[in-house]
Amino acid sequence: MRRSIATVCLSGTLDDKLTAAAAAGFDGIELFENDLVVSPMAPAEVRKRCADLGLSIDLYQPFRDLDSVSEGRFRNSLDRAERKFDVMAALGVHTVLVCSSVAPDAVDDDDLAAAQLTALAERADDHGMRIAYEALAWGRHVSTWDRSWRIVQRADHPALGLCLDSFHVLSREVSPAGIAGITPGKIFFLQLADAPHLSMDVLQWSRHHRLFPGQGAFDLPGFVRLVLAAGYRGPLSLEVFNDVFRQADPARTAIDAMRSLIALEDDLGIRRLPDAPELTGHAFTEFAVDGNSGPELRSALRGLGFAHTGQHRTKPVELWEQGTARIVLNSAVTQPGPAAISAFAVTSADPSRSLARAGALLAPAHPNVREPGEAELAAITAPDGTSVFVTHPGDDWRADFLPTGTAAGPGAGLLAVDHLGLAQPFDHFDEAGLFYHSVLNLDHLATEEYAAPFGLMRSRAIANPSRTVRLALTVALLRRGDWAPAVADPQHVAFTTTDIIATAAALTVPALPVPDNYYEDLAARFALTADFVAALAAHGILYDRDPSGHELLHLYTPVFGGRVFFEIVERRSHYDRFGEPNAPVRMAAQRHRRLNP
Ligand SMILES: O=C(O)c1ccc(O)c(O)c1
Ligand SMILES: [Mg+2]
Repeated sequence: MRRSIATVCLSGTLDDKLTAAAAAGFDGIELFENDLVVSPMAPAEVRKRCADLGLSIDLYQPFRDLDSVSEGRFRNSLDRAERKFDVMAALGVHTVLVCSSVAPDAVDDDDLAAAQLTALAERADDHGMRIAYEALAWGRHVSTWDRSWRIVQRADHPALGLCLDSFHVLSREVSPAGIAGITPGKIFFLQLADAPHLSMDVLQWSRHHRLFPGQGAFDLPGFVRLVLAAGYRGPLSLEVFNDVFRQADPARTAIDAMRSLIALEDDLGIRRLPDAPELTGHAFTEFAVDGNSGPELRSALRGLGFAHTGQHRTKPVELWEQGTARIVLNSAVTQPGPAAISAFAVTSADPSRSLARAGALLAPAHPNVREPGEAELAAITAPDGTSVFVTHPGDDWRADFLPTGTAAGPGAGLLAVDHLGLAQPFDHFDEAGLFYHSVLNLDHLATEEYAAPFGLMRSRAIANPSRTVRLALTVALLRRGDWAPAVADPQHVAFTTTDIIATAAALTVPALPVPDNYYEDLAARFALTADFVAALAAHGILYDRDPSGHELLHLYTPVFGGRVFFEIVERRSHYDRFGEPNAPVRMAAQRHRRLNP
């Protein structure tokens, strides 16, 4: 199907938006009136510019407060419409959007709405144009798709049909199921937007929080299936009002947008991508280190029971191991700022298929600088700039490392990587969720928000079905002023153990001190025995329990090298989260530690 994007989704001038949409591979646009009004290009020039870029103009929008109004106002609107039909002719666009009236004095009368829309449709028809009528979720009287459809049926004019917008349909309680029964040919246009579930005024929800399909909580595939069942074959067109996207680089937003449509078409079976092979685990995690952070991280790893087992043949890169957990310290990558996770590697049942899928989903390929004879490791670049390597479990990338002679011993009983905590840049949080889900098939387990010392944080748990690859994506909900540290939340690697008390006793790196107040509260919240709480407190171990009674025991280290810390977790039975309620305790303790080293 053709893919379109509304100009309102993208930042910049009309020219910026058209360039970005074309570069991302869109076939067409919905042209917002405001974008035309502020453009120095005459309508005919816009038409030519679009044609040169390979873009069609699929919809002109919108007309507001046109239906269900007094006779006098309606006359004025018809005059205005005539002028707009001339503009549309010059633009070469044939469909115009009419949103249901929001005027406080709009009349609650389907017959009046149908009569006025018919009068407009007749005028449109004279110009070879069509009217797509859309029920805004906050329309004064017409606010649901079924009512807009009743009015269109009543009007019964060939130049009048529906515009269905997934946001307006799915934000309301009226079931969308009946959409499949709409007369074929009567859905003139389809607008797609996702959104998170929010309890708020629907207009504010729509104007500020829409997301691209797959980034929110709506069932977009289910919705589009209903529209296709009604015979719709027009463009899949994104119409996303979002405060972040309005400010972000349009070239990048357009790619994110296109990725959402490709993934949606894959879900719908309209287009088949190479399917996502099962990921099987974390292979290694790489930190970029410098002269200051390198020594700090080395001593932290040693204190956690890791051994420096390998030295890269050609690069200043060290391999540290314990159990199947592998950390790579790379002094060759230059990364602005202090040490951070510069790359991570996951194992895949079929890396080349994983990478083919990533390419089909417009994931940027990471330029791999490889010396002759070195293992071939392919990577993609995640939205936050982290390189994500995808390797086969049997791949011997470790052959690139010469043994140091030190073998990995039992250490402190750390067995594997449990998860990576990746603090995300504010502008790319939603993009990252869609990226990891569509490209690597990591499911969205939950999103939580909590108040932390430096502001509200949002944390999204994602994982593969077998839970051998887990990521915690975090973001500060707002970035204002310069009081909060530049690194609001450091990145971290969490390791598993089956006996955290024994592991804690074996560590020679100090666990982050946890205040007594925390344990006092913990005992009260979970009705824990004094002995158990004392055992936790003795080692700085935090605790969480989910509603089914599954437990997490975990401890943190202080921050090393400015923006990295480690975590040790013991999951008891099927605890599936990250102990998010304890994150503010950890952040306060890390701050305390930084000020009182
Ligand atoms: O928020 C609005 O005004 C608005 C305008 C046009 C649309 O198609 C829409 O879904 C919302
Ligand atoms: Mg709309």
